Amino acid sequence: MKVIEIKDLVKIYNESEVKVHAVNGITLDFEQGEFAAIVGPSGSGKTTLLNMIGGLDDPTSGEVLVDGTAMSNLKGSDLTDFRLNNIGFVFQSYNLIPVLTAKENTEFVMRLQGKNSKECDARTEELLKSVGLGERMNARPAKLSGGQQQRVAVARALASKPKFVLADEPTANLDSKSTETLLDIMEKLNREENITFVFSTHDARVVNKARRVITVEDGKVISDERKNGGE
Ligand SMILES: Nc1ncnc2c1ncn2[C@@H]1O[C@H](COP(=O)(O)OP(=O)(O)OP(=O)(O)O)[C@@H](O)[C@H]1O
Repeated sequence: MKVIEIKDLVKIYNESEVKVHAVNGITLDFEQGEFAAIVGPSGSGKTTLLNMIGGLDDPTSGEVLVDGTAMSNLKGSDLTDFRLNNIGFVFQSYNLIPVLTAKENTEFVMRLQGKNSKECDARTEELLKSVGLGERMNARPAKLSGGQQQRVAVARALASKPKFVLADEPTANLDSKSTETLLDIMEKLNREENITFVFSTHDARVVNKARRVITVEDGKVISDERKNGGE
């Protein structure tokens, strides 16, 4: 089943005198359960592409369908609700809310979805345990290492049971050990819960774990390789 369909996607930035074709005609599909990396040099359009897949940025032309729904047909609170219910985000800089504990950060989206306390408690506990933070549920981000904060961010991205998770350079600020732990956790969640992960990365360790590697350059896909054991 196709979770994401990207059709001839274009993003042109007009902010200076020179037009920048950040994404220049990308067509791609992602199936349920993929573990895919988008790689490419700095400025090649990876973040712009992920932001459009996630409905955080509007394309200049082309379209993104999530589970058959065209994101461009959704506006305002409909788009926000659609994102909340279907897409989990993990950012390079963790983006946790400093005054909230690991548990509160993880359940934040579930609260926005109107889930009750019992459901929130059960899901956040399960997720924080699965990312190895069962003992740190009441710690605030400042008391956690970068790797631990990113694991909370992964738990948060999954709390709402999204169709897929988009991770923009999730290991950029992590040391080797934390990177390895985070990758093992994402891979386990991918295999056990069949959650689709699409990440952008410069990190060779992440590329090695990915079962599909899409290379972009100058806003275009220049190669799309599936490894053995991949989809
Ligand atoms: N808001 C913006 N306004 C104008 N130009 C932008 C904007 N965002 C990105 N760009 C330009 O679009 C191109 C693609 O940028 P993007 O951030 O998507 O690349 P990237 O592959 O994610 O880079 P990196 O690996 O360094 O994060 C670059 O030339 C960048 O300067």
